[in-house]
Amino acid sequence: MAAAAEGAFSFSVASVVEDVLQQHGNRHRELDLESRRAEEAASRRYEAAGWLRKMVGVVAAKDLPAEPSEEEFRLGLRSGIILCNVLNKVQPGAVPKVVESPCDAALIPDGAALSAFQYFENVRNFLVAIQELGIPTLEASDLEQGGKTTRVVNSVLALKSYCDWKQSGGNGVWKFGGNSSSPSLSMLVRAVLLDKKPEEVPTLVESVLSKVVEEFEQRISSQYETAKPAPREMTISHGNKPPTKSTFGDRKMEDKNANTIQKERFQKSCISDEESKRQLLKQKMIFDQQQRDILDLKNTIHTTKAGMKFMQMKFQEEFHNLGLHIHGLAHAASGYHRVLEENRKLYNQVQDLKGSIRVYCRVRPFLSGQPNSLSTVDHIEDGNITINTPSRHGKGRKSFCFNKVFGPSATQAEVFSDMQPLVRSVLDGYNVCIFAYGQTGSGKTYTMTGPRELTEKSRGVNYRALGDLFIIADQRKDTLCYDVSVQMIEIYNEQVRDLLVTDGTNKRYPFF
Ligand SMILES: Nc1ncnc2c1ncn2[C@@H]1O[C@H](COP(=O)(O)OP(=O)(O)OP(=O)(O)O)[C@@H](O)[C@H]1O
Repeated sequence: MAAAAEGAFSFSVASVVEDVLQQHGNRHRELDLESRRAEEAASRRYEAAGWLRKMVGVVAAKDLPAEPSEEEFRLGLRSGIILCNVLNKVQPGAVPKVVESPCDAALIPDGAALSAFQYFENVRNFLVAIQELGIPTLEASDLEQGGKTTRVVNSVLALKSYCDWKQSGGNGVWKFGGNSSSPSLSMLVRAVLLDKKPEEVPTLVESVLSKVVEEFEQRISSQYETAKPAPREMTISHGNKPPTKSTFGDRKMEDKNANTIQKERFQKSCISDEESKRQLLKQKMIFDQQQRDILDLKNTIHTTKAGMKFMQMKFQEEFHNLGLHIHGLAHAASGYHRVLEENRKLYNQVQDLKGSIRVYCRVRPFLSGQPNSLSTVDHIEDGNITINTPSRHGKGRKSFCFNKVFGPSATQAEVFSDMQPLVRSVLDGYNVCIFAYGQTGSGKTYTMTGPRELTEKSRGVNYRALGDLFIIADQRKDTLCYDVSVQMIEIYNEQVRDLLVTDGTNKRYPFF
């Protein structure tokens, strides 16, 4: 069959949905499907009756109430008059001759038997005509007592659908789009939603849809399994309704009608299946995309983790290198201190070699008012000074040797430069003593302290030595801490006098 050749499914989405809803309904026993089914059938019957009344007018449809019971519906249509007249309006000339009631309907009570001729002719003509139009047909017995009113309703609504199609300017071949399962599907949906609150609907729909997809996939896979060995045996059917037996004429008509319905169902099923396939394909694409995204994210996390590990490793390496560097610096610093210590020792050894007692001679200049000719200094040369001395036998000379002789032009800075290395030895633990010796007015105070009006340039050895000690102590403050104290005494006539007493007393120490 064509369906098999096209690889179509032997079931429709609607049937799957119906089954799922049915199962759902079975799980929820409180649903009263029978009453829903009756309600739905009544609704469709009212729709069919309303349309027929509209088509033939209220007067002609006086035997057909707007909302008829099944019995009223059947009685209203059993003469075939309304059906034929409506059909002629939809398709002019479809029933060439409609046999009207011979007497006023008002005189005949409802349900009264009409003539067999009327009954047979009208209904038969109607059936033939709608069959030619491809409209789902009914059986003449459906209009008899105990007949299937549902089938009559279906035919009328199909005719209505055909009419609508024509009025909307329908071209080509009209295909009946109705589905006998629709009412039950619609009912099932209603029944399922009946006792649900609005907020429960999305969850319910989601659950039903996922079950539909699941069911659909199961059926597809099982269909493929069964279709493989004998694809030609695939049949297109909906429902489990077996072919019914009937008379030769009816059977032919029914076969044709059944074919038409099946074709229509098949087409609709194909469309639905195509739609489902597209949906599934789309979902699969989304799923695949999400899988790729997840994979990308995993890769990113993996890369980030690797990067973090690398950075951590680098950091540890840097930290280790820094530690080594600091260790090296500490080692160098301790080496530096050792070298510095060594330097000091060497320096002080040099001072010792120069001699622990040094004697310098300084000749002060003439004071203002003193004649230059009175100088006794003959000449000064390095560490020697020659003095002119008076004698009985004429002038004499005497030479004296010192570590160094500073002449009248020697500055305070030049004098101190020779003391400075010894002063610095004090900070390395050496004892140093510097004192001036000479007669009154020879310049001891000037050399050791400076003149009365003290300036930076004229400062003497004491100020310069203290200044130098504080500078060096400051340079070494990170490694050494020095305490500096000063004492000034005067030794005069075998008496030691403290020169820094501030309480006015003249403190004297016994000379020892
Ligand atoms: N090198 C010098 N240059 C200029 N003036 C000097 C120099 N040496 C000493 N004088 C001056 O000579 C004078 C006497 O000097 P100073 O008072 O220092 O002598 P002194 O040895 O301390 O005396 P005394 O023992 O009496 O205290 C002071 O006026 C001082 O300014």
